[in-house]
Amino acid sequence: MTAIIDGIALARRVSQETADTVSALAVRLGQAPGLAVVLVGNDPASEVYVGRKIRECRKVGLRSIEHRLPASTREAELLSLIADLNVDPGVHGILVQLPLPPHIDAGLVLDAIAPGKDVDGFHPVNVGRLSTGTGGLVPCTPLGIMMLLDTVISDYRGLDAVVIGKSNIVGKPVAMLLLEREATVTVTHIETRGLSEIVRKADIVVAAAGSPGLVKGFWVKEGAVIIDVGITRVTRPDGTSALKGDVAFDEVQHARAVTPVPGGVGPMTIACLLSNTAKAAALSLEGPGGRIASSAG
Ligand SMILES: Nc1nc2c(c(=O)[nH]1)N[C@@H](CN(C=O)c1ccc(C(=O)N[C@@H](CCC(=O)O)C(=O)O)cc1)CN2
Repeated sequence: MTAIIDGIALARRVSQETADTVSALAVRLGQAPGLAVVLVGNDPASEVYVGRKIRECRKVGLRSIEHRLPASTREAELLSLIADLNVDPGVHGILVQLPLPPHIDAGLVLDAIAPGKDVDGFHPVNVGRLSTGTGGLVPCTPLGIMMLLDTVISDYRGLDAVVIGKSNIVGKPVAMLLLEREATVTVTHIETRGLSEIVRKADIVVAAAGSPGLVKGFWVKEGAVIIDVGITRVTRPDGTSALKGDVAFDEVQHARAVTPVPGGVGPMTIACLLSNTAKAAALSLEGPGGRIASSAG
């Protein structure tokens, strides 16, 4: 019988722990830790995610500072806002919702965030820390994936893991985290030859290709643990729509455990954003000698 790994329940537990940390930090900081949430433009999905992030901040006692900017915002204006937030002592975390409008260089913007406030973990300093196993802020979705895996796996040593997808946000960082646990990791992508044979050998499958139903039942080894990161809105033949993951969920009854879509990885992304904000606030108390540099560059 395949276990369904419940991301909603785990996210609730993680957020409860964050709420406890936040109330202790508020005493030490003299105010609740603050997360600046920057949304440029009006992408409907981003509006939903940002709304949810702000609501969840409130629930755990974090202050959220919203910056909603029009789609016409110039790159220089956005960089100037980031520079202000970097030096604002009331801001402990900065989140710039992606995607940004096409005229703005997202890489430039993410690199401008002070690494110590980079609660998304996308800054090269944090990427470097992750790849060298020296701390830093870890991207939220990969962090959430590891917590989901930890509910069913206690020892990763020697396990074969396959990651499908090579994005900077999910594929590459989750591969680093699995390597850190001493799994044997193969990073693949949509162009990988013989993908089904590679997946068939894996004890752990992290599917983050953004290709609905890509991973078929016969690709999956008996007893494998599957994390489905894909969330694609598809239209059914009757015209209604539904969210579909990268894994053909109904075909993997022989897996040991699988995350559902929705209700798996997605809720953990937001829970880990809150816990990263608490972590950034705690690091700020260590002063400039803390492990993550407080300035960008
Ligand atoms: N700055 C960032 N931008 C984006 C990130 C990110 O981590 N940082 N990730 C995604 C969007 N995202 C958070 O921002 C996100 C996506 C999905 C979910 C989620 O809870 N999904 C639900 C289903 C959602 C629905 O019903 O529509 C689920 O999987 O159960 C949360 C956050 C891109 N941008």
